[in-house]
Amino acid sequence: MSDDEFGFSFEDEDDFAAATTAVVPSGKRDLDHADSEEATVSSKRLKTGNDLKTAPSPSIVLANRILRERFGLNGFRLEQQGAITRLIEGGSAVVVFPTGGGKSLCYQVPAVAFRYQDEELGYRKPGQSGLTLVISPLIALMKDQVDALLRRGIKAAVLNSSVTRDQYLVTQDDLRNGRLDLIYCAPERLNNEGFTASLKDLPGGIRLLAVDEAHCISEWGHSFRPDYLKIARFAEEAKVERVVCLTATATPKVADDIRDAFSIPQEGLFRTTMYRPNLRLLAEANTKDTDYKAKLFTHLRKYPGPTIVYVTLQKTTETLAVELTAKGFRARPYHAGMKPDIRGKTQDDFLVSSDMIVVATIAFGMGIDKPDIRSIVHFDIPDSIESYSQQIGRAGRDGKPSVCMFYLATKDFYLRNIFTYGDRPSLRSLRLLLEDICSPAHANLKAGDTFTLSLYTQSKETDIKATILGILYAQMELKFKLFRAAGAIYNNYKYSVKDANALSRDASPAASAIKKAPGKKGPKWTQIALEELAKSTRIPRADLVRKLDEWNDRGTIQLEKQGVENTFRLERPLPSTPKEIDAIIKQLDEAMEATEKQNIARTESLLNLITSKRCFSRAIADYFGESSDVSEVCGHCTWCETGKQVILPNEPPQLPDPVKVQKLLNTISVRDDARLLAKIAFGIKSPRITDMKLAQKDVFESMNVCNFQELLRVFTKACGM
Ligand SMILES: Nc1ncnc2c1ncn2[C@@H]1O[C@H](COP(=O)(O)OP(=O)(O)OP(=O)(O)O)[C@@H](O)[C@H]1O
Repeated sequence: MSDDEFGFSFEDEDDFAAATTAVVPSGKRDLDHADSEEATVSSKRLKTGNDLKTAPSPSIVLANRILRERFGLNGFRLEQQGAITRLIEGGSAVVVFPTGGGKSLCYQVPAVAFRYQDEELGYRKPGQSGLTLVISPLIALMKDQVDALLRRGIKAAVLNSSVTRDQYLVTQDDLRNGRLDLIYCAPERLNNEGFTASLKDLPGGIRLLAVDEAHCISEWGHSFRPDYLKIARFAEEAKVERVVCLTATATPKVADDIRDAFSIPQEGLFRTTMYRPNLRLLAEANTKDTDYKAKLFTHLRKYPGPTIVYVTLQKTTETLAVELTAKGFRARPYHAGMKPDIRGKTQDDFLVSSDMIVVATIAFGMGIDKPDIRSIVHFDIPDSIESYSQQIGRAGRDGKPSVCMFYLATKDFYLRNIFTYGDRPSLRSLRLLLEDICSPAHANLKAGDTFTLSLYTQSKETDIKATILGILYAQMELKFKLFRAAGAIYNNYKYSVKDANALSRDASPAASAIKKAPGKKGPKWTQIALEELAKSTRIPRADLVRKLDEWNDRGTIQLEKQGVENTFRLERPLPSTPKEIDAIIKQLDEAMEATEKQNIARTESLLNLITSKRCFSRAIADYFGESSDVSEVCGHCTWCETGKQVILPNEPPQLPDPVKVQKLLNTISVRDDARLLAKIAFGIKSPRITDMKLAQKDVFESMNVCNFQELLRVFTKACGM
């Protein structure tokens, strides 16, 4: 099972009645403010203690007491208290605080409060306190949070594929016996039937569901993740008492989507401004002839100190870091394709450095809480205003002056389009997908039956990127209610021994079975047929997997897993007539087209923001519906400082050159997919292009300064479509 293989998922939602549990029955307990006992618990949004004319409510008192006693902090920040007391009182909330604004406490304090209420006020019987389930996509950060909670004596655990068998068993036992206050997992876990079933049966139930990075639930958000839509369905089915959705960025529309998904009323929204008066927001446009690297070097010399330079492509992080180093800067690359230990070292070095420059893709930044980052440079255009604001928000957390520079160039848009147009599958791809799912082999399956597919193979065969396949599956699951994801398993395992002594010492039944397993042994790798081994030894497959994972974690072996197979449980028989199948293809294509348009519009909004005649800070505040937090002009952006508009040079796309079009048609014989040909001309890779080694041909990327839609038109005609 894996948290990070094919993430798919989602939608649906509902109205789980916000718990009716009144929090603190009066007269029952001895909190430190005697006068608070008479206070009325308001169901309305609470103001901070300072704003209240009357005595603080019991839940405010309890929240503050937990903050002091368990977290060692003196007072709440921003809107923390309002959100926390609302949750303690049984309401649900959406929390939009900037990065580092203290969102975690918004679920950690209530999680502890429930047990206080039960133990001190006899609110519930021992073992019936239920727990707080935290869903977060950031597996690495979960572990840090859990360790910090355990140090404070708060019972928390992580459940993901990285835990060892022993930890897993302890956590399961703790869960069953109501010993945990918080449990963390990734959204993909909700695709695992066994896991969701165990959560639905918890003693005391789920008191609070905390959804981190909640903007991922919105198709309007900049990083929509289909698995997020399944969370709302789960919340309803598991009868979760209340929910808190947390995010650092949400436009009013995204916040509405989140509220709708979980039926959270407007007064449950707690938002604080992202506006940071210590950030200077600068922007400059470059023409295609500008020596923009020289400009970057000059800028970095002028503004020394810890800096992040954001670029779009992984390879640019490496080439630019080399060039910066050659110029005497202390620079390192960072992207998701690098080895975890190298990435970790770069991050650790950066955290303690006073002069380091990290040239990074968007992968760098999540969870980096370095107060003295002095400068953020956008060397390429980010995909949206949300990404831009989140990234500049990493500068100057210490409140000291910091500079954010945005370099704008036409070339950036071609680069962005590679992602946007690359994501949309062709009609041919959608048809192949539906034909595979609704194949004759599945024709006799009834509701409740399962079928298994390899999405990895399907991605290659249908020419649909894995991430997009995830979104399509989620739509078929939630919009068309065809089936539900029931789990994923790896079929092929191989390992290479790194510590033979440790391996020979392990005499557990699973270890012995694996060591004795018949399998292909090469000089380095031993292959294991796990399914057969489980059958022949009668040791559950999950035990064998956990043993291999445990050895891998401990460095006893190096493990490689391949061949993920995904299982789906049917909600109804699959469509079988061409008419039904065509209708689904049409709707999926329309949804993909809408996403494509939306992504283009999102980048354009950012371009408009930077190039319009107005204050950047004010424009950002308007975008996020926070206008009242920023005065008319900030006084420290390019517009405010110079009064001059940043103008993107007029470098329009070229028309497709007929000679180049003909050359591409002569080189590539594919005629069943015009979009594929347009992708080759533009320089966009896809599973089929990789498989057919078409990216190595000289026609690949030969028309990368053309308009993609224009290329599509030309090749559609050439294919006679
Ligand atoms: N009321 C408070 N008083 C003092 N420190 C606080 C308070 N609330 C949070 N913090 C501290 O602020 C830091 C950031 O908090 P946290 O990690 O919860 O932020 P976040 O909003 O979740 O950020 P991110 O968006 O990066 O996940 C932590 O070190 C936390 O202990």
